[in-house]
Amino acid sequence: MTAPLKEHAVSRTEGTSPAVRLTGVSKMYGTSKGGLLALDNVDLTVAQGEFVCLLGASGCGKSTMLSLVAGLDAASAGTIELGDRRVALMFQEPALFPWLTVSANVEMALRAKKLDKKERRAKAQEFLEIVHLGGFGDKRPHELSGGMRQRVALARSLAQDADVLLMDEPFGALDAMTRDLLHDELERIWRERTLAVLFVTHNVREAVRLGDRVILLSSRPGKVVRDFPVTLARPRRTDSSDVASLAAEITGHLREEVVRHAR
Ligand SMILES: Nc1ncnc2c1ncn2[C@@H]1O[C@H](COP(=O)(O)OP(=O)(O)OP(=O)(O)O)[C@@H](O)[C@H]1O
Repeated sequence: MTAPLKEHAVSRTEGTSPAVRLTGVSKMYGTSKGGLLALDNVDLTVAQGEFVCLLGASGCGKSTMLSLVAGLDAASAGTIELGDRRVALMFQEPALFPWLTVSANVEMALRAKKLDKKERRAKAQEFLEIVHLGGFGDKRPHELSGGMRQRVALARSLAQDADVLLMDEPFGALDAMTRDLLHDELERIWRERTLAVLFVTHNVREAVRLGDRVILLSSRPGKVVRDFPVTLARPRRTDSSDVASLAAEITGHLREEVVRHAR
């Protein structure tokens, strides 16, 4: 059963916690007759400083949810509250401008600020150092590895002064070793900057490695069906037995969702 679609509202009112709150959010693509219901009455709260991973079958509406929170698209119903927080979105592809240097790519995110060119360059350098690319500002993206390009994309997101990082399978195209290093980097930055992170992945171990909570969405239309708290001590290792064991339990539930949809 799907909820009747209500009036949509996005609120950016002042406030402290939570960083992101979705209440009764539905998304219909197209008209209700010939349309496709991607999300159905989703309730989800992410506290500032919390790392929340989103899992679900392909096409269940994970990317849709991120684009609604980012304000790239409007919900058909429900409310999305961000307080006064700034949001940055990162994708699987780093989407860098190939003709610009690494530093200039990060500087693009600083253009809205009242900084002169020299100050922008210095700020970009600071963000590149945070992601351990301090010596690569003058390179072009094609001169970097895939993992380094994703680090540049992360530096660019941080340069937007984001309080909330929305990450859509950001490490999905990387090899396991690089992904592992980037997990460490991201975890460090998340802690140091007290970010709220909403992280979409298909990799259950990655979700358990990183998340304070793992949210399982139903197959389309996406609804929150399970909310797994991850209380394992940090830092965690993707190949550790406790991560593997919780990942196996979550995978069982994910499989049920996928099978249910395939019937
Ligand atoms: N702009 C759009 N117009 C119409 N339908 C769309 C649009 N964007 C997404 N959809 C549909 O909405 C559903 C949810 O898509 P979405 O990309 O959010 O799922 P997802 O869970 O991120 O998928 P995946 O895990 O495969 O990336 C899919 O059926 C998709 O085809």
